[in-house]
Amino acid sequence: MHNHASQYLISAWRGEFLDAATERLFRAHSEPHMARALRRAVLVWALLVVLFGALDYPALGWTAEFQLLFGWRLATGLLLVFFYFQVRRKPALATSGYAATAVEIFGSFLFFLLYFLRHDMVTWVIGVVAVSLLALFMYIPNRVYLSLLAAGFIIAGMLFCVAINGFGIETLVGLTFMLMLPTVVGFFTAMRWQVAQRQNYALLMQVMSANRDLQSEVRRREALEVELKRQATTDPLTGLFNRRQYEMLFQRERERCNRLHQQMSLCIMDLDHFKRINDEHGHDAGDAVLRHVAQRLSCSLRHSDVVGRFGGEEFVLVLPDTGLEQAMAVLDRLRAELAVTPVPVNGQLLPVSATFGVTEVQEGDAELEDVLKRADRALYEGKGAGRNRVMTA
Ligand SMILES: Nc1nc2c(ncn2[C@@H]2O[C@H](COP(=O)(O)OP(=O)(O)OP(=O)(O)O)[C@@H](O)[C@H]2O)c(=O)[nH]1
Repeated sequence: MHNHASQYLISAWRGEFLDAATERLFRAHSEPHMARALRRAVLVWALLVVLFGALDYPALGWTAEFQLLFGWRLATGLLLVFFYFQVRRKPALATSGYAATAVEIFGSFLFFLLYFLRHDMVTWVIGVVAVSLLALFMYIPNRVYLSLLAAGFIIAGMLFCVAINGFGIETLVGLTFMLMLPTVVGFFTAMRWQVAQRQNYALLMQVMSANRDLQSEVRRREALEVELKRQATTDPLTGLFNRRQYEMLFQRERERCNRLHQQMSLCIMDLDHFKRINDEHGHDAGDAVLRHVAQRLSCSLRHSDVVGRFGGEEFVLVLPDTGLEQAMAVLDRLRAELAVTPVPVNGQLLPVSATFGVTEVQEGDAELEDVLKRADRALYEGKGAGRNRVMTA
């Protein structure tokens, strides 16, 4: 969705958003609230139409005039109840405004009828019309120009009734002024309300959009942080821990094993005749083999084991809570697995094997370097003894 300030410009004339799509969204947004308010207004209106009928009987008695008026009140009341249920079924009727306007115009005929049939209270009728005009704008939710249309119809109708009753131009002008007053007050109040609603909506949407932008920025930065951390701690080719990270993890595991009086082993693993793979199949094939072997190591070892790339075709394996014998068993299983499973590269299966130099971490080992040196010595012996084996030191 585009989200520019221009999208939320409000027409000074119509009091609605200039952008049709925004106006549609606003109406959909305010529909439940508007429909509820309209239903309430319609019910109150229906109640008043019928209740005021009680005043007709003492004045008119059981006459044809009373019956006509009563019938008309009943019809208007029933129309309003019908409209109430229509709005409940289809709340969009409240925001489009046309149906409410049609009901308002139909409802106004009761005033005209009253004017002719209740000679005893003509001035009252005009007073009620004036109040109703105000209510039309302020109590019945509608689009302000449609309310103005209904109000214009009511004023014209009233003037017509008064004119055919024989009143002169002075009365008509006076009545026009009198009915214009609530109309103008109602119009400007409703207009201000209509604009304020849209301004609130625009503000809400802008805040929500800013929030969404902020959230997506936070997510982007979180992902960036994870990625930066990954880059800082892993080897780009294999995804295994880099030297800095496995050194740190080695220290952490060593302290933990010391605390728990557990043994711990460390192994350097070196692929056999790796140079040949590079020479015969190219450097890319060599890279593919390294990635494949790294994945095998990660999958085969325990989650708590630390697998790092030592450099070139050498790997470091830190095995916490593992004594030398146990480590030898684990590594020999790994060695055998590697030796019998060739690596698929570019449609070819390349046999690989590796030599392992393993040692147990001793209390006297001051640094990781001491342990690595011992493991490297064992590895060197393994290479000398014909490769594809696990040697201890
Ligand atoms: N493709 C690839 N090759 C690498 C990488 N790092 C080191 N190498 C190569 O690995 C080979 C290691 O060769 P050597 O040290 O002679 O060891 P080797 O051929 O495995 O022989 P032994 O270890 O004695 O069995 C060299 O050719 C390096 O260029 C890498 O990241 N990618």
